[in-house]
Amino acid sequence: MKLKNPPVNSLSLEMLTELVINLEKLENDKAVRGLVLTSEYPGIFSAGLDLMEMCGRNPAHYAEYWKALQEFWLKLYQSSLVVVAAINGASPAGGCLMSLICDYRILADNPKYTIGLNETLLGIVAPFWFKDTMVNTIGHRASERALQLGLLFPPAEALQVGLVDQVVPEDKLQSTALSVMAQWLAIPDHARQLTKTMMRKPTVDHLVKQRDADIQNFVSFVSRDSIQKSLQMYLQKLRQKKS
Ligand SMILES: CCCCCCCC/C=C\C=C\CC(=O)SCCNC(=O)CCNC(=O)[C@H](O)C(C)(C)COP(=O)(O)OP(=O)(O)OC[C@H]1O[C@@H](n2cnc3c(N)ncnc32)[C@H](O)[C@@H]1OP(=O)(O)O
Repeated sequence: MKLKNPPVNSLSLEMLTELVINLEKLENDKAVRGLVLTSEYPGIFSAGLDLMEMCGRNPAHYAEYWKALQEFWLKLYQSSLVVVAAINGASPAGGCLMSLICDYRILADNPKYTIGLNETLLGIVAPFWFKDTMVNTIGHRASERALQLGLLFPPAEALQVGLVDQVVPEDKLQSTALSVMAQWLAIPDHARQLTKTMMRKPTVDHLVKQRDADIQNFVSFVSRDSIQKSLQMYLQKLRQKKS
């Protein structure tokens, strides 16, 4: 599956909705057992959540957006398919989250392709289920440091901390993804799927139990004037970068 939402594959409401629909279609297709997730635009895997969905909108929109994000996370994290992320570009914040919920992550070796949950740099806080996903991958201490500092790791460091499973030359990314997929598909589906469910259930239950409260938290947090100002300033900085 190629992510295709120009210019930076931000996770807009429309993109999240389409991703869920496409995942459902693939899961219902008996001929499909695995999925390689990559970007149509080498250089950018995904810029994460769409900042335009979080700026200057009304509370009902924020709630709808957050619900769609939760839906996408729940769908992909619990997917019966083998999901391999072939990360061919920068992967900040929600982009990192998306790769963390796959089963295996391969990052192309390019110093510009940084990955991490950098929310604090924007003056926002990674929600508990982003944090849980990261802790499940790299452990508590490394997550605490990465989350507080909003670290974006270049490939060698991402590998060292365990944020990705493999770093390969850019021209080997797709072939490596396919050989990793073959290895995972050699395992009987039912045993692998039940194991995945068992490993992920506590994290899923944590979000499911608090879904509504989490939406309310997000809406009131993002509606604050101070947060709106931080986000606006961050967007402006991104735009000024060009000039
Ligand atoms: C108390 C507890 C309460 C709990 C409440 C929870 C609250 C948590 C809330 C939110 C969590 C959010 C997680 C996120 O994912 S936030 C998004 C974070 N993303 C980023 O920081 C990435 C920003 N983008 C970049 O760093 C770069 O754009 C990059 C992806 C590296 C690509 O660089 P480059 O190729 O140079 O492209 P440009 O920077 O020039 O960007 C091109 C245009 O795209 C716009 N853009 C970029 N990123 C986003 C984005 N995430 N959303 C929307 N738009 C984006 C950028 O402004 C350029 O636009 P324009 O052409 O109009 O200038």
